[in-house]
Amino acid sequence: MTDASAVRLGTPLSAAATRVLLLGSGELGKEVAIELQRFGVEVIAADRYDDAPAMQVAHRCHTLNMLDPAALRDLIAHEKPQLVVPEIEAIHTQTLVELERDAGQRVIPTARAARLTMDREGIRRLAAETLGLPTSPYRFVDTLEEYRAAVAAIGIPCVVKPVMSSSGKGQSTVRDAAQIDAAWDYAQKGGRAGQGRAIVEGFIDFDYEITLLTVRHAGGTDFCDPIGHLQIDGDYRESWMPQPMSERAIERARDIARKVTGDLGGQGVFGVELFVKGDDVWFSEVSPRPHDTGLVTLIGQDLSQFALHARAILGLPIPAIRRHGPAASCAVLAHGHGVPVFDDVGAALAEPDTALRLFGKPRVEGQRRVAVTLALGEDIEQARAKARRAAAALQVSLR
Ligand SMILES: Nc1ncnc2c1ncn2[C@@H]1O[C@H](COP(=O)(O)OP(=O)(O)OP(=O)(O)O)[C@@H](O)[C@H]1O
Ligand SMILES: NCC(=O)N[C@@H]1O[C@H](COP(=O)([O-])[O-])[C@@H](O)[C@H]1O
Ligand SMILES: [Mg+2]
Repeated sequence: MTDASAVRLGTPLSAAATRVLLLGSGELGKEVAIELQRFGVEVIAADRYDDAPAMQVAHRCHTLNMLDPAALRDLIAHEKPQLVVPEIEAIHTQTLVELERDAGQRVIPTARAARLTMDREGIRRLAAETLGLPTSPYRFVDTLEEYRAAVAAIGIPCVVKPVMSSSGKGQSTVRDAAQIDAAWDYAQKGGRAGQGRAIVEGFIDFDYEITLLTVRHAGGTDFCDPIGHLQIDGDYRESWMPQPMSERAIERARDIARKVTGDLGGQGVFGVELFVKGDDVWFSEVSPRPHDTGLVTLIGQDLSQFALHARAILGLPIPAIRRHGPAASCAVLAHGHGVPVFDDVGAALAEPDTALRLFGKPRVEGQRRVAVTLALGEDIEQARAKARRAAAALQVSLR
């Protein structure tokens, strides 16, 4: 019996190859590429710069501006992939919508999911207004005047973000009136699309925040254990699993995740970001792809989020996800300008049950995540402390 959603697996570089095109080739795509390679998939990696991490483990690669509709269309026409797998948000997603609609191009999880989540407005309106999920109060604004009125209406503290940004770029929290105008200027500079629309969100005073990895696959929808995480300036620094939660809170979290991923549809891993206070849960946003905080699954589970994504998109079964106990990850950032060089890698791996990934990013200009350390422990605190020690032992310099 053949499953309608299953992709036939061929031999790479032959006429019968199963070709997957990754749009975005960072550290997350690199792990997806490795998992796809294990199934004999022909992997094509694309990004805006040469020698991106996933390009280093792909069969072929392309450097292009993926926000350029003509360039994106030409690439897909040239490579004719069975599956297009977005790895970042900065893609001309309307082109994907058109190719899916007019040419039956398969996009993971769906072109609509990629389009809605590239823009905070798309996903926020879907979650809050269409699906009725609890979110922070919010307003979208285009001008300084509208922005000041929104801050007055929502109140301080509030969080200001460009509608097109990720990893905290252009994001700030306004804690007193003196910070209002600076937050607007920062949002205008930090967006992917340059100046433009921003969202003002009411500040949620959560006890903790989680990513609920949700995998939609041929056999149904499954959840990983909740991943707790620490963010600094809107960017992930540490994550751990399983985050302890009340019965009521985890039920609510799964209910929200089921609704939002069910609406977005398709197959693959989703990172559903949620804020939790007591038994209350708010939806924040969702990645229709593996999540940076989900790097912890590289040590916390037998099938990492990347392995789960590969299986789900190829229509392969996921009969069980085995947990390895309390696990943690710690991001390693490099600051300055140059090519990363790692010393004392041995010291970072000296303790039992530790691992790491050096991403192979070709250069750093300013601040960039270049590696992650991973650890298992008796409990979450121990796992986190071990992952932090490994990160501190790793010496990163820029040449
Ligand atoms: N309304 C809010 N109330 C409280 N904290 C918030 C709010 N919005 C964002 N944050 C904090 O900022 C972090 C980053 O926000 P968000 O996920 O929206 O940004 P992002 O740029 O999309 O990040 P990423 O791409 O890494 O997911 C959140 O994980 C949370 O810690
Ligand atoms: N929060 C989203 C996220 O972590 N995305 C991951 O970071 C890469 C971009 O890194 P870069 O900015 O160093 O090029 C992306 O390609 C993806 O792997
Ligand atoms: Mg986020």
